[in-house]
Amino acid sequence: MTDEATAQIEAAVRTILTAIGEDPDRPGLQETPARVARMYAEVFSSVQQPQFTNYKLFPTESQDDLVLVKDIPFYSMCEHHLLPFFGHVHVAYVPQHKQIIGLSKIARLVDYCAKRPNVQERLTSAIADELQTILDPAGIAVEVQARHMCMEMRGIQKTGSQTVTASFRGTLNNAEAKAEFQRRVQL
Ligand SMILES: Nc1nc2c(ncn2[C@@H]2O[C@H](COP(=O)(O)OP(=O)(O)OP(=O)(O)O)[C@@H](O)[C@H]2O)c(=O)[nH]1
Ligand SMILES: [Zn+2]
Repeated sequence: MTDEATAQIEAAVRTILTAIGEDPDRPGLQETPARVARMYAEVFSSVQQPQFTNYKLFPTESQDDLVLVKDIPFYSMCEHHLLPFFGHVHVAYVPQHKQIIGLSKIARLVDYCAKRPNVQERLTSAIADELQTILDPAGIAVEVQARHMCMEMRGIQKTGSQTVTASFRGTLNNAEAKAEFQRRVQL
C-alpha cells in the first residue's frame, strides 16, 4: 500500500471515530488509525494484485483421480458492511494435461481470493476461475461454508447461521459428481 493510501485510511478512520462521538486523541485511540491502515493493507492485499502468481505445477501420470483439499480455513470481508465472513473451503479438481498443482498453493489461492472486499458467491466462483486459469483441469468443485458477522453481530442477528455456496465446472458439473464430492467432503 502506498504512503498516500495509508494516510488516506488514517484520516478516514479519524473522521469515523469523531463521527461516532469518540475522541480520536484519547490515549487508547491514538494509534488506532495507523493500526487500521496496516490491517486493511493485510486483509485487502489482493485488490492491487490482478493475478495469482505464486504457484508451481508438477507432472503427474494419474489423470483421472480426484484431488480434494478440504477444510481450508479462510477469512474475508463482506463488501456490503466491511465486516468479516469466515469459514472453510473445500476444493476438488480432476487433473488434465498430466499436471497437478502444489497442495499448499490451493490454500494460498483461497487466501488470495479472500483478501479483498467480497460476497461469498464471488469468492466461490473466483477460486474456481483462478484454478481454471492456472491449471486447466478437467473438472473443478469448490464449496464455501461461512459465517457472516453482518448477519450475527448486527442486523438480523442470526448467530451461528451458516451460508453454503458452491461452484462446479467441467467433468464435476453433473449430479453424480456433485454427490460424490459431497460424500468425500463429509468423510
Ligand atoms: N448474497 C450475499 N449477500 C450478502 C453477503 N454478505 C452480506 N450479504 C447481504 O447483503 C445484504 C445487504 O442488504 P441491504 O439491505 O443493502 O443492507 P442492510 O440494510 O444492512 O441489510 P440487513 O443486513 O438485512 O440489515 C444483506 O442482506 C446481507 O445479508 C454475501 O456474501 N452474499
Ligand atoms: Zn455484510
